[in-house]
Amino acid sequence: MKLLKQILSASKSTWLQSYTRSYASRNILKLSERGMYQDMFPSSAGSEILDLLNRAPQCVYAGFDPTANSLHVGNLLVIINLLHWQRGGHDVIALLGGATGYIGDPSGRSTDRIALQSEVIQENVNCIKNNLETVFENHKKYIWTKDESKLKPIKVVNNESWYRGIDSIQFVSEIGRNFRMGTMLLKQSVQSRINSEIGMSFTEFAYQIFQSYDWLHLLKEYNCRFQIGGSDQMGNISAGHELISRTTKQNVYGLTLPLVTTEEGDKFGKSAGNAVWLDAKKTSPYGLYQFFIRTKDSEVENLLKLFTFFSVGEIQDIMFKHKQHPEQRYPQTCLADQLTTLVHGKEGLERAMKATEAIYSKDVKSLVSLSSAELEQIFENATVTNLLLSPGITVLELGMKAKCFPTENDAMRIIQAGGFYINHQKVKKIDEVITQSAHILPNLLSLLRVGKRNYYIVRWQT
Ligand SMILES: Nc1ncnc2c1ncn2[C@@H]1O[C@H](COP(=O)(O)OP(=O)(O)OP(=O)(O)O)[C@@H](O)[C@H]1O
Ligand SMILES: N[C@@H](Cc1ccc(O)cc1)C(=O)O
Repeated sequence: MKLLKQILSASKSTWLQSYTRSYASRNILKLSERGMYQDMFPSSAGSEILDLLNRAPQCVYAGFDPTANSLHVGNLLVIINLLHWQRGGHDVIALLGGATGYIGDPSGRSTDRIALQSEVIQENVNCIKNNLETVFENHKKYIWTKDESKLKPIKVVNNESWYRGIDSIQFVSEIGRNFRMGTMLLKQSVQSRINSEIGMSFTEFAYQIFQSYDWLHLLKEYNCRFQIGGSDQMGNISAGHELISRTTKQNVYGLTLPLVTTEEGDKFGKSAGNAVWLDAKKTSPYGLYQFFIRTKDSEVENLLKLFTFFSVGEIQDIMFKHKQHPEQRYPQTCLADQLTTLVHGKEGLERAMKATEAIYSKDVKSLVSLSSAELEQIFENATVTNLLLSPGITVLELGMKAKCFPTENDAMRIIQAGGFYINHQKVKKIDEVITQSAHILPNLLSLLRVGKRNYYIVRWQT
C-alpha cells in the first residue's frame, strides 16, 4: 500500500493556501445559462458544488494529450472554461499528457491510435504548453480589463513527472485493484470498440486508470476537486470519481462541455483531420479570423455565449444590432475579433485584418506589407510558380508561364477583354513588358488574378 499511502499523505502545496482575495462571482455553474455545460458528475451535486464555489476558491484541472503539435478550436472551448474559473478567482491546472500520450485515449475513436515516438510526444508537449501559455497571457493582456494581479497564474503540469518514478507492479497491484472490470467494460469508449471487428488493445482499455490516477494525484497535491473536459471525457471522469471515492473520503466533481462540431456534426479533433489550429504556422491568424467570420447567423449567438467573455446582456445588444443590419455581420466580427486576439494577440488580429484587406480591398498597397508566407497563406488555393525575371518578358508570356490560361488564344482574349490583373491592377496590353518597379512587389512576388477569384502567385528569382 506504499504508493497509495504516499499519495494520500502528500502535503498540500502552498500556492493553494493563499485564499485571501475575494471575487465578485465565483459561481462557475452560472455559465450554464450560456450553454457551457453538457453534464455534471455526480448529476445530483449541483447545490453541493454551488456551496463549495461560494465558500472558497476551488481548484480545477483539464488535460490535453500531446497527439498533435498544436491545440485546436475544439480544445479552445475547454481553455475558455478554464479562463472563466481563473476570472472567478479559482486555481487552474492545465495537465499535459506526456505519459497518457503514449497510451492513447480511446474516447470517441473507432480504431486504436498509432503509437507515437517519444521525440514526437516531447515536441508536441512543448508546442501545446506554448499554446496554453500564449492564450492565458493574451487573455490577461488584452481581454481581462480588471486588475491584472487578481488573476492567479495557471499551473501547467505534465503527468510524465509522476509516472516516471512509479513501479509498474506496484501500480497495477495497488491502483488497478480499485477498478472493477464490469464498470470499465461498460464505458461508452470501450463498448463502441470492443464489439467492433478491430476490437481494442489492452493499452487503450487501461487508459481510464491513468486519467483517474492523475486526478487522485492532483487532489492530493493541490486539493483539486474539479475536472472539466469535452463531453467525450465523461467515462474517464466518472472512473476518476470512483477511484477517489474508494480511496479517500473526499468528494470530487466533473463538468463536461459540449463538443464543438463541423457542420456535418463531426467532432473537431486533433487527429480527426479537420482541425482549425491555434498554432499560427498551421492555421494563420487570418484563417482563424475567417473561420469565425464565416459562422452562420443561426449559430453565432450560441458561439458568442460559449467562446467569448461578453456578458449575456452585451450579447443581446450585439444580436439586436445584428437584426437592424444583418448584412454587416456584426456578431461574427465581434466573435472573430475577440478570439483572434485571444489566440494570436493584438498583433495577430492586425495581421488578420491586413490579410482581409489584401483580399477584399483590391488595392496594391494592401499587398506591399505582406511577407511571402503570408501571401501564400492568404491565397492558399493559388497556384505558385517560381520564375526567373528574364529581361523583356511580356504580360502574355507571364500569364502563360504562371499557368493562368490553358492556351495562348484564351490568354489573348481574356487579357484584352480586361479579365487579367497583376497585383490588383488590370493589365490589358498583352505585349507590355514586365518590370520590377511596375509589376513586382518589394517581397519579389506578383499576385496574378484571372476573372474574379482565380489567383496565381509568382515567386521571382532575380
Ligand atoms: N471538438 C471539441 N469540442 C469540445 N471539446 C473538445 C473538442 N475536441 C477536444 N476537446 C476536449 O479537449 C480536451 C483535450 O482533448 P485532447 O487533447 O485529447 O484533444 P482531441 O482533439 O480530442 O485529440 P484527439 O483528436 O487526438 O482525440 C478534452 O477535454 C477533450 O474532450
Ligand atoms: N483524456 C483526455 C486528456 C487528458 C489526459 C490526462 C488527464 O488526466 C486528463 C485528460 C483527452 O484525450 O482528451
